[in-house]
Amino acid sequence: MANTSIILRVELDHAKVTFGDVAAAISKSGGDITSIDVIRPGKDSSVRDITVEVVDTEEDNVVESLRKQDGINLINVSDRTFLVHLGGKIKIQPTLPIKNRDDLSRVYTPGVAKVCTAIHENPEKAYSLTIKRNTVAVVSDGTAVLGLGDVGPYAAAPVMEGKAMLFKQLAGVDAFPICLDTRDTEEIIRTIKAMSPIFGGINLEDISSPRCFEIERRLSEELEIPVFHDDQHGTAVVVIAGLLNALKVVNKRIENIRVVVNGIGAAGVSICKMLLSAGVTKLVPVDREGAIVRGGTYEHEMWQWLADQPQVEATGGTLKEVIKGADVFIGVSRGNLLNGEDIRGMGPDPIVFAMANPVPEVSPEEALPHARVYATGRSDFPNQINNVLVFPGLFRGALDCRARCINEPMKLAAARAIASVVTGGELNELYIIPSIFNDQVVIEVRKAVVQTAILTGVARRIPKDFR
Ligand SMILES: NC(=O)C1=CN([C@@H]2O[C@H](COP(=O)(O)OP(=O)(O)OC[C@H]3O[C@@H](n4cnc5c(N)ncnc54)[C@H](O)[C@@H]3O)[C@@H](O)[C@H]2O)C=CC1
Ligand SMILES: CC(=O)C(=O)O
Ligand SMILES: [Mg+2]
Repeated sequence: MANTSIILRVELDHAKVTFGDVAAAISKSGGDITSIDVIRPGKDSSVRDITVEVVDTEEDNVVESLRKQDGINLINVSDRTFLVHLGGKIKIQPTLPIKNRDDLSRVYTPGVAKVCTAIHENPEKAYSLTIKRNTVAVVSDGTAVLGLGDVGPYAAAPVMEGKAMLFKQLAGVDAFPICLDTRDTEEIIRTIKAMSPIFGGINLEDISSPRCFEIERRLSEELEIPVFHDDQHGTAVVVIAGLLNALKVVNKRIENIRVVVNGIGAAGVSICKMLLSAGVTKLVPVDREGAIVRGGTYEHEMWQWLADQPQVEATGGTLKEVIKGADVFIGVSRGNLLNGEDIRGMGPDPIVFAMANPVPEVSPEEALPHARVYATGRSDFPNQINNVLVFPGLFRGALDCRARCINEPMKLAAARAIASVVTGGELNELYIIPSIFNDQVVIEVRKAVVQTAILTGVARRIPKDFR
C-alpha cells in the first residue's frame, strides 16, 4: 500500500473540541500525524495545519472523520503531491545576466550574428556554441503514460517534467519535456526530426507499442543524435542489472532459469530481447491473450520475432498457468494480476519483478511471504527497479562522447555498471539494485557508456577524462 501526505487546515471551536479530540479522530481513522503548525492561535478558537501520513485508500476516511465532528471546521485539505506540482517542476535560467547594452549586444544582436555565421559555416559548432551538447528532449504523445495508459499529452506532462528534473539533478543534463498532440506515427517522426537541431539527444517516453518501435527505428536511422526509447531500453537495462544481482542472491545461473515476462509492449519486448542476449534459454513472453508461443503466428511484428526464437517455449497457457514453476517473473503490464498463491506456485527461491506503475502486478503483501527476491518500479518499497537508474547516466555518457547512437553493447555495459554498484558484501534479498540516490550509479553508467561507445566506434569525441 502507498502512503500519501496531506495537510489539513482546521479551525477548532475550543468550547466544543480539544486538539486531543482531533488527534484521536485522525488516528482512529488510520492517519499518522507528522507535524502541526499553529496558523492562528486564540482563546475561543484556533487554526492549525496538521500534516498527516495516510495510506492512499484511507485518505477519505481521515477527512470524513474531521468533517463530521462538531466543533471542527475543516478549512482546506492539500495533498503535498499536488503542492509540489503547482506551476510545474522545472524552469529555464540564463547562464549569465544581461546587465547593460554591451552585454545585450553580445548575447543578442548584433554580436550574436557572427556566432550564427560561424555555425552556418560549420554546423559542428552548434555543439560548442549552443545548448545542444547538454540538452535532451523528453518526448511523449501521452499514449502509454506509466501504467495509466492513453491519458493524452496534457496529462503526460507531469511525468515528462519529472524525468527532466531527474536528468538535471542526477546527471546535470538539461532536459526539456515535449508533449505532442498527435498520435500519428509519421507526424511524430516528422516533428521530432524538425525540432532536433537544438537537441543533443532524444529520449522517447511513454509512447504506446507497437508505434513506439517504428518511431524509434526511423528516428535512429534518420538522425545523427542518439534516440532512446526509455520505456523499452531503460527498463530492459535496469531489469538485467537487477536480475544479474538477484541471481547471485538465489545462486542460480542465467542459462538455467525459466523466465516469464508479462506485458509484451514497449518494455516487455526490449526486456525479452535483452534477456536472450544475456543468455536466458527458457523464456515465456505473455500478453493479454496468454503466452506467445514458439512456432505461433502473430500480426504484431515483435511478437512474431519472439515466436521465431528457439529459447521461447512452445507450450501456451494463461499467465496463471505458465507462471507455475518459473524461476523469475517480470511484469511490465498492469497492476494486481497475481496473488500470493501464484507466487507460491513458482519454482524454488522465486524472483519477482512486479514493475507496473503505479500499482505492481502483485502487491508486496501478497508476494513477500513467498518470493525470495521482490522488486517493484516504485520508490516506496525496497528494490526499486526503475529506468531512472539508467537514463541520466546513459545520456550523460552519450552526450559527453557525442555518441552517434546508443547501441546494444552500450546498454549491456550500463546494466553491468548498475549491478556492480552493489558490492558483494552489500548484496542481499532487499538490496539487489542501488538506490538512485547512490551517486556512484551515474558515474559508473557514464563511464561504461563512454568506454563502450569508444570501443564500438560510435563516439565522435573523447571526453578529457578518457584521453
Ligand atoms: N519500472 C519501470 O522502470 C518501468 C515500468 N513500466 C511499466 O510497465 C507497464 C507497461 O509499460 P509499457 O511497456 O511502456 O506499455 P505498453 O502499453 O507499451 O505495453 C503494455 C503491454 O501490457 C499488455 N497488457 C496489458 N494488460 C495485460 C494483462 N492483463 N496481461 C498481460 N499483458 C497485459 C498490453 O497488451 C501491452 O502489450 C506500465 O505499467 C509501466 O508503468 C514501464 C517502463 C518502465
Ligand atoms: C518508469 C517509467 O518510465 C514508466 O513507468 O513508464
Ligand atoms: Mg515511461
